[in-house]
Amino acid sequence: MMKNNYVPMSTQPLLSATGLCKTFGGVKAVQHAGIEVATGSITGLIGPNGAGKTTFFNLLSNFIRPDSGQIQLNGRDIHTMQPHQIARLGMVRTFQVAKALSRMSVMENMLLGAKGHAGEKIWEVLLQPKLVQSQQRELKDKAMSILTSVGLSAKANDYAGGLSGGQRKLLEIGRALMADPQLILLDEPAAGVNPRLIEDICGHILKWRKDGLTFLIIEHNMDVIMTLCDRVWVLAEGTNLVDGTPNTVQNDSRVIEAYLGID
Ligand SMILES: Nc1ncnc2c1ncn2[C@@H]1O[C@H](COP(=O)(O)OP(=O)(O)OP(=O)(O)O)[C@@H](O)[C@H]1O
Repeated sequence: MMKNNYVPMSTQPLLSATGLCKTFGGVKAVQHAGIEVATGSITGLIGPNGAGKTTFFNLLSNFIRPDSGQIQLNGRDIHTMQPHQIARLGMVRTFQVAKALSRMSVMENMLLGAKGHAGEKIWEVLLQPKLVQSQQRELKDKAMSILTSVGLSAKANDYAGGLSGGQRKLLEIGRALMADPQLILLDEPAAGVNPRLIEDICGHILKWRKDGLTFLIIEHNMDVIMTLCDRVWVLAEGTNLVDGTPNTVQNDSRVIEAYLGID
């Protein structure tokens, strides 16, 4: 696998959250949890099943509202913003290629990831058809260049549902890249992916980071965490357990105990 050559670029975290809480009925899914994601880093979020990782991700991207807590992106409070406003500020998350999207082509999936382009509103299509056409062409070119970079250009017109697990993951990330993000939240990029393609995906993530992107990644595959991450945050029972380098975290007795105790 490729080597991780992380050089921190700034001391202020790109994304930070403190005191996040979320209760579902009687279940305290996330309790006073926080995180810091440094600019230019690949940061991991791990924890046993049911630790609250997905809920925490949903809170960070505001797909669900926290009961309490603060989230800042580039020093700006975002916990009251809508996901599309947060995307405009540079933070996007990946979404699985759901059933409805499987029946669309790979290219159509990519175009869904583009933000704020002309042609989204009917009056733009009627009043500025040339502008809409030229922007659509630019978006298609951009989508094709991303697809080419991940080896999916030949699949552009195929149904997304026909892609393998790993190709779907690449499409998910490609779709996120269409929004020109600064930070991408990746939910389990290696889940359901064959080992050769996992290596491929890791290589792409390291390359995109080299190009200036920052990543926050939930992942159960520890090899992927060890290969990619500069810093890892561990959640257990909805709260922060430990954070540090992948090596420190992997050898921490509290982490081992949390995994053995719950799994
Ligand atoms: N919408 C919901 N309604 C009720 N309980 C929920 C809801 N979402 C999550 N939970 C509960 O909150 C806790 C944390 O779940 P969450 O899915 O965030 O954990 P996770 O760490 O992502 O787990 P996994 O690794 O298995 O995906 C679990 O007990 C879960 O059952």
